[in-house]
Amino acid sequence: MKHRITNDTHLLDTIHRGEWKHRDSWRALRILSEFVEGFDTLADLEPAVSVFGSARTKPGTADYELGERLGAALAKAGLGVITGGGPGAMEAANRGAREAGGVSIGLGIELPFEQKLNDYIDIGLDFRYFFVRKTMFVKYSQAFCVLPGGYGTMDELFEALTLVQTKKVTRFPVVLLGVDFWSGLIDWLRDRMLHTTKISEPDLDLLLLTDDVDEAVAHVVKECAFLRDVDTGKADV
Ligand SMILES: C/C(=C\CNc1ncnc2c1ncn2[C@@H]1O[C@H](COP(=O)(O)O)[C@@H](O)[C@H]1O)CO
Repeated sequence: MKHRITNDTHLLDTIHRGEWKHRDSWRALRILSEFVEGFDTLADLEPAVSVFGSARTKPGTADYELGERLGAALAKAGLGVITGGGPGAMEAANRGAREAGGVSIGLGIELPFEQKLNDYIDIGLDFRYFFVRKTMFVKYSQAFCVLPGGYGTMDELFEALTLVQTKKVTRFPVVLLGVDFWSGLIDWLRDRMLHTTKISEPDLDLLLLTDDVDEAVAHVVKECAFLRDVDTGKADV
């Protein structure tokens, strides 16, 4: 299959670096404009949660249904739902949110193959650069909920954990949904990373693992309330 060359590909191209020397300066302006468009569109967004998960999750599967229920439960709790705007688990969460009357947001990404935002999005943006889009996920959400997924999902999960661990963001709840899928990873984090002191106990405690969407949403809502109290001076971080 023939793949298109994307803007990210050009930016990260090391082979033709010389040729891009001058063009990269102009590319910086395009990157800036992408930040500006994201900030302008999302600045007034109500409290929201980013939901990540596999682009390959098929409608009708248990994982898709979990995504739909999660999207709906977040919407009913008054939280907007932000996803990568693609198919699979992203579509499921957007669909659940939209059908429950919530605000459904999709932050799409230009990919080398044909790609469009899923059909369940109220506010949609398309990004050329992955790193700009990733800034928006963190900046405009109060928490991350992570459904079963592949490399893309892992990248988003571990970026969030790194930001919390390094205190770039504070009290940012990260919930893993799907005990069967995630427990092997949690065991490995404990038995390998923690055991060999690559992380510490509080780093592991950053994650809530559950199958229960109500527990996930209650956890997020509790943490958001705490953050509001910090904001108004009623509580301390
Ligand atoms: C693979 C297919 C389409 C990919 N389309 C995507 N659209 C939007 N966002 C995507 C896409 N693929 C990955 N992402 C991001 O990564 C996460 C999912 O990656 P995973 O490797 O599938 O776990 C997701 O949260 C997105 O933000 C055609 O089926």
